Amino acid sequence: MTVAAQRQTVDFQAEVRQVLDLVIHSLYSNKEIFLRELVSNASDACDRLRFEALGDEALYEGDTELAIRIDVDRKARTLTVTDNGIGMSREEVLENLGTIARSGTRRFLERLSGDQARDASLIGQFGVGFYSAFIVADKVTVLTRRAGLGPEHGVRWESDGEGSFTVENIERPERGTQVILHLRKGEGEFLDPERLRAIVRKYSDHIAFPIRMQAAGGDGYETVNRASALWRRPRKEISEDEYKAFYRHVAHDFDEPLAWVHSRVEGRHQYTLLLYVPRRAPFDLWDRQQRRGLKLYVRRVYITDEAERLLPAYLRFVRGVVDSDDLPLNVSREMLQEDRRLGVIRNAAIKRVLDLLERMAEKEPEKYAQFWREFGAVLKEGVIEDAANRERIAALARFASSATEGEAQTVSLDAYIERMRPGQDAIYYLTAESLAAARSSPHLEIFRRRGVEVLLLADRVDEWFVAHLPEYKGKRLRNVAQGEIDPAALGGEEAAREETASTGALEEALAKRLREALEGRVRAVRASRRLVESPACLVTDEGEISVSFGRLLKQLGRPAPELRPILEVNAAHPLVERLREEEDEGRFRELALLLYEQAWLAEGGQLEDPGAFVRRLNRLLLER
Ligand SMILES: Nc1ncnc2c1ncn2[C@@H]1O[C@H](COP(=O)(O)OP(=O)(O)OP(=O)(O)O)[C@@H](O)[C@H]1O
Repeated sequence: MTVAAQRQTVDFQAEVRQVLDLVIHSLYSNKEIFLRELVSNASDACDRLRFEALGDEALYEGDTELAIRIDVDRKARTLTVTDNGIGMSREEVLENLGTIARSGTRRFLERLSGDQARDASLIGQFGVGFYSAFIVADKVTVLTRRAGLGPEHGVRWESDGEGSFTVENIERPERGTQVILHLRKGEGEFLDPERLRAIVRKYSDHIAFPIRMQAAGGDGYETVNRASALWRRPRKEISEDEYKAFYRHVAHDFDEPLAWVHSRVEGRHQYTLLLYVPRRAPFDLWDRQQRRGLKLYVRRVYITDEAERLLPAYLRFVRGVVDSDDLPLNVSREMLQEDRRLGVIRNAAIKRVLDLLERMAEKEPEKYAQFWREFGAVLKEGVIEDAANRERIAALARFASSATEGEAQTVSLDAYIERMRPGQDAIYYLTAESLAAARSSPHLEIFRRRGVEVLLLADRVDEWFVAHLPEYKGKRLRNVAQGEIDPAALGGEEAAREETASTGALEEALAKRLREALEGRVRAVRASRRLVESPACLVTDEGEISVSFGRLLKQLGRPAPELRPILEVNAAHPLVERLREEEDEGRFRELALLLYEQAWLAEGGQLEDPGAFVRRLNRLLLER
């Protein structure tokens, strides 16, 4: 016996044990889905064989009729799912059925709470696949052989799902995989062929390969699913439930999709798109490399789920299928990178998704709000990434605003424009690290007083979003923390009449003293016309980056220009009055620093030397 053929007992990777435990306990109430998962894997295995056989016909070993079989053995209390797909080598078995290789798995597991209902839906997003067999089985045996390897390369894997599994080589003439579930006590219902047929029809009718079961009469097998590629069927013949069931298969998601679009494009290039928007963000949404949402088929033959060019990164949450009539079947990765037809499909896919979202935003605002909560921050990347669709994506964006309350991002740029004051010529926004910091920022004071709305931007991507969107529908976007704000130009009926609180003049002498006291910290000191209650704030010029953007870049460790902001002071503020009267230079300097530091704090910044600030504050508090 060779070493490779030896029986080997292997511990599950710690993550697998955790996932197993979770699957068994939190998915029990929906246990029948194990069959869907196994059939889904079998179907993927057939897809992969068909793809690999495009380059090497011999892999079929004379058997080109790909199918999935479900058998029961009442005496032995086993349920078996068999496919003649790609199969696995010993190495692949060890890799696939003993570890979880997905990046971010540990982080995902850390998020679990122990609350079963919540965890069940989280694990659904994660996708459990094969391990769901242990919901109903107390022992699972897998017999498999990779297509193209000799019969002596068969592999037997077995586990009770507790802490370890065994692998050994076996003789296996048939290629493909057989999964045998030894059903737990009390799970006898899964030995009932009628029950199994019903489950297959409910969850797996759309599987493109035939799923066969022993005929009721006992002679031979019959196909129990429809066994045609769902996306190739006419739209009006497909029910909502069928679309949903198919989504679960392509997206590996337990949840229903939020929306979908299905279209067949005829013309110079012919192709079919079936694109879904999930209901919830997957756990690895922030991994921009994670781009395996779309499966590419050529004339119903699965090619790859790694065609990055099919979708831009900002639509990486989209799931579904693209089936081209025109691409060559033996298309390689490299060709996919270059083929112009893929670019055409990509543009069509973008357009369909944006159409879908626009329709949703208009007709089903609540659904759109749900979409935005989950994926808004990703979609906003589109303004940066996709110049051709910039305005459309900007129109889909939603923001928190000074005119709304709470965390929700509900205000569109169009809604903002509609509410603009007579005479107001710009769309005003403020970026900050958090919504709370934005809401209490001194920069908002004059806008509040005038009743002019300001969009409050606190997502990380927002700084880049506004940097790439200088204007929208002819209206300039302006950061309220940059440049000079002229209250008279803000609009509003009162603009002309009302006296601004902070129009008091800042004498050159005082400005000079402040500049000297804050040497190296600020570039200039000037009177502010944007403050009402606060004594001071920090601004930068338009065209420069904002103070908050500079801070964010620093946090991210990105190169950022050294910021020397301008200190704007509210010349009418009592604290400034005190500065004016302060004759002691030492004390003046302390007060000036305090003014600067509180301006920095008020907009959510962190001080370079918080200890010095506290000591300074206490000294001044104790002074009589
Ligand atoms: N019937 C099968 N034939 C060949 N390989 C299989 C089969 N079933 C599982 N595998 C292999 O085992 C791997 C792990 O399967 P599993 O179902 O746990 O996860 P998955 O299908 O990759 O993703 P998900 O967890 O989202 O379902 C698969 O990616 C595949 O490589």
